Amino acid sequence: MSTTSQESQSTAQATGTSASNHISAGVHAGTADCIELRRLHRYFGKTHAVHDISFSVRRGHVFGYIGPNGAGKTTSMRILATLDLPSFGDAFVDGFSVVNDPELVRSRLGFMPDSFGTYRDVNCEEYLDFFARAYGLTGRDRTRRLREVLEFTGTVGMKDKPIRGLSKGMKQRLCLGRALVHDPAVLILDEPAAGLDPRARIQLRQMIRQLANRGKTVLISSHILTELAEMCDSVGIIEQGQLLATGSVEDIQRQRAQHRELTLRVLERANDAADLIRNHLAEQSSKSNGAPVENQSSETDEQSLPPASQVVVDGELVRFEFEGDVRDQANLVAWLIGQGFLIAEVAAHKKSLEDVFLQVTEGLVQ
Ligand SMILES: Nc1ncnc2c1ncn2[C@@H]1O[C@H](COP(=O)(O)OP(=O)(O)OP(=O)(O)O)[C@@H](O)[C@H]1O
Repeated sequence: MSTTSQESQSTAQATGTSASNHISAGVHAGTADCIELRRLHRYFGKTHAVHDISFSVRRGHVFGYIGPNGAGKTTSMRILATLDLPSFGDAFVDGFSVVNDPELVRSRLGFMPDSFGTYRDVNCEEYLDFFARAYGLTGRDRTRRLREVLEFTGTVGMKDKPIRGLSKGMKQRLCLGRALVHDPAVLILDEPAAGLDPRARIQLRQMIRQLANRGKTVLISSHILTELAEMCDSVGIIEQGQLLATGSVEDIQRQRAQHRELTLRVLERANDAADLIRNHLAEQSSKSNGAPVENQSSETDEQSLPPASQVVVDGELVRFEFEGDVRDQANLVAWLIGQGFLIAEVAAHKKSLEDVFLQVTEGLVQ
């Protein structure tokens, strides 16, 4: 079997190689949190690839690790997979430290890197067999496990096919099979959906949910929040090495999307209505900040207010972001009508997940 030196090193590191390191499938140390990052830091010179990140993932949950290019996802995942060491802090897999017990971590963890190694001259079965042996599986156990993995990943029909002839989707399935071959408790999947067509993405989602239902804990990264939203129990949004938000997608959406965008169609004097709304929102904002309105100039008001209070007029349409629930919204409209404005239409838009993601991150790169 020909391998690149990097792959060989990764294989050795990721598997713990020797048969004596093989721990029986799915052994759990019994901690409720199967993955934990504790004040993790990783610096490359001046680049803070990972800066003080802490979060944990409960056993059997799927955690989505989401961030733009260069956010620090791969760096954190490589540390979890014991392919790199933290500058400070620690991370735990099934209760074991990546710093102090890397071999115990490797036996409990399957890692799917974001790029597939160059194993051109082997077929799928040989590829999985190589990893099964590296994890210390022998005899009937190995044969059974290979069959299970080929069946689960839907690659039985491809087992004799050389890897160089596989489509991207099939390669991803095989790579997932490689991560599963020793039946680990934890799976770390670095952008497994990248480059897949829509059907393959759906199938991958289904496989990941099935794995979680079988008790596996999964950490999966992506650039795209919507891609992970459906399959994840919770997510973490990372940018420039820092964790900006964590929780269930609904929680993050609720926290961040309280600002709904309102569009009012005001017949006549739309600019006057906009001024009134601007003042009203400034007053609300000052009340919640505890500062008296009269001490602020209108220019300062505009600049110091959060973007939620920017009011835009477009002909009869007055558009602004509004913090409040539907009752507050109804009260605002009633109040404007009370001020003599003719409100012909009201439209409210809740922020989409993509909007929330853009609101949380700033698109910064380092
Ligand atoms: N070995 C390294 N040496 C120097 N800098 C590195 C190294 N590995 C990563 N970095 C830097 O650390 C930062 C985080 O990179 P990382 O690959 O973890 O991000 P990512 O979120 O996985 O990005 P992508 O989605 O593009 O894969 C980047 O600025 C990157 O250039």
